[in-house]
Amino acid sequence: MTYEPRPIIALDFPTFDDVKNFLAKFDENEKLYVKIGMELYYSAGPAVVEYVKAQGHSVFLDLKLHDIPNTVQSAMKVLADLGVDMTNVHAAGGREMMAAAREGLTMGTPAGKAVPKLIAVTQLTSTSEAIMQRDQNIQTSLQESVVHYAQLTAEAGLDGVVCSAQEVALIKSATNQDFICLTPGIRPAGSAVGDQKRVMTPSAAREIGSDYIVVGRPITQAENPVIAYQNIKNEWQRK
Ligand SMILES: O=c1ccn([C@@H]2O[C@H](COP(=O)(O)O)[C@@H](O)[C@H]2O)c(=O)[nH]1
Repeated sequence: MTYEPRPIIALDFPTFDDVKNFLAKFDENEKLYVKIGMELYYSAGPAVVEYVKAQGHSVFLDLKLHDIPNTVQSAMKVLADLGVDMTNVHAAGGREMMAAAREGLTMGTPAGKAVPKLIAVTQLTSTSEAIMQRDQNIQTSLQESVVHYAQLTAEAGLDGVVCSAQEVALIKSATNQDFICLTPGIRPAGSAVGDQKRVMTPSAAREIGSDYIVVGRPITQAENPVIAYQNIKNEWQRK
């Protein structure tokens, strides 16, 4: 099991300046693990990754690639040069696409640098079973779909999956204990769920064996983001 003791903060901001202001609230010795997703990357580009890395923070680049294998391989080759710690694709792109992503990352990683971890999204945590069956026309249970995608991801040689904490135990027993389960949809008790459907508290996610938790709005939109982060970190680290 991997267990990353810091919650990954989802930097879902529209501008580079918003990120600078947000990070400035933290003590400079506090090294964070942050997630850069589509909104920020499309707005600020590779420069924001370089900025965050230069401050000593770890980066999960959450672009969820999903295209034909050749395109994904070429894109991963380019992204590998950014020096991020982890990135991802959609498992729905299939085994060939995921293997191509892995190859692209390996080819693009500069000599002597570590190849970023590569994980695949199973079913988004904003998807319920009813939504999956209706919109994707998948007529199995949500858990079966998630486990299917996790096994496909393992067969393609990736490091793990993005899933809800609710599926971690099932995925680990269908793959292996070292297969990464990174879980968004984390909500401290009493906080707004928003568009998330499959949620869990930080302590329950820890108990069930999540390796990484991703937390966005409960931190970024809190009145005091530093205190919100510390509270969630303490809850996640308590065993
Ligand atoms: O299945 C998924 C995959 C990715 N995400 C991302 O995680 C954060 C969650 O933010 P919250 O504000 O804590 O809901 C967000 O950036 C998503 O793009 C996910 O939620 N679920």
